Amino acid sequence: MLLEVKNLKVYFYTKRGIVKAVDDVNLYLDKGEIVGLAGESGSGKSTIGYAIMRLVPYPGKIEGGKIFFKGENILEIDEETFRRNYRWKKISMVFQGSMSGFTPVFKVKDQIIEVLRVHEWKGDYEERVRELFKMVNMDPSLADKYPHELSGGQKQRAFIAMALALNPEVLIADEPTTALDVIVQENILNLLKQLRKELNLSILFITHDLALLSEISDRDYILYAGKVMESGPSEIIFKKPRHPYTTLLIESIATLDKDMIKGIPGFMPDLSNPPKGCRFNTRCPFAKDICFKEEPKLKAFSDGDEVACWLY
Ligand SMILES: Nc1ncnc2c1ncn2[C@@H]1O[C@H](COP(=O)(O)OP(=O)(O)OP(=O)(O)O)[C@@H](O)[C@H]1O
Repeated sequence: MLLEVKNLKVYFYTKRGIVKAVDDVNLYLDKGEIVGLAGESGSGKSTIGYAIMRLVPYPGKIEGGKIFFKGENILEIDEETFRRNYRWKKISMVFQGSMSGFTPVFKVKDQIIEVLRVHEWKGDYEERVRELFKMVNMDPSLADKYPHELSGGQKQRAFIAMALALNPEVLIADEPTTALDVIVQENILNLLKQLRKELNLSILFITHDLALLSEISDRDYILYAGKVMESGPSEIIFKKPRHPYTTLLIESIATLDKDMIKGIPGFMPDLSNPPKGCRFNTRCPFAKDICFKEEPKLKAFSDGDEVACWLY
């Protein structure tokens, strides 16, 4: 296992109370795998990404758990060593809305060079930028442009190039195609698949869009209200899902095809006061007595699927 998250808990200490955004999550990523992390908005996906980067924003705190990179618990490494040797170098992230993450006043090239310089990259900076642009299928001359001179898709590619600048082994891609049109989305997915193949890169692909995910991932984790509800190989998750939440999420893609946004009825519970038992109990069409009393544990099936649901 390249990356393993064990019993991760991330809480936000807000005025309204303690928001348990990530509550006892386990997941792993192998070398060269593309793993999906999916769920509705507010389920805790981005927070898991930030925790792996050790960049959980205030007032959030990693309250428990371990994150292993090649067997070493990176939560125990001192900040200076982590900054110097791990963040961006071993594990990198393309943030949600990162297209607007470039500073408008500097050329794209200079912003990537800054990353190389800060991390004392050994080698020719200009040459590395050209190499990175080729890697993301962009004409290297575009690196001389200012961010506003690039299209949305080009900016996203340039941002991916910057995330790959120091040759990381893990890329966390948080909604990397949101705000792009369908054709450009497709191109970015193809680029990520190409990078996985060429660089043997491992990708944690965070999205609310299951239709998109079904085109790219090997395995998936379906998150709801800070908990993993189901995980397994994509062929099971998308063709034979077991958890009612996964099934409803997939059905809502089907209705999107018919231009009817259905979504799942009801709302995500307040994470500062989650319901007792299964967190999905307020919206689950199959909820029975026990679902309101006791939290279901993940149960493993022989096809590799794991489901936390009292139906099984
Ligand atoms: N800075 C913050 N302060 C307080 N609460 C936060 C903060 N960031 C996230 N949260 C809470 O943590 C929970 C999980 O948020 P997170 O952004 O990880 O979800 P998500 O699944 O990535 O959703 P989205 O796709 O909308 O970003 C939410 O309830 C959110 O309100």
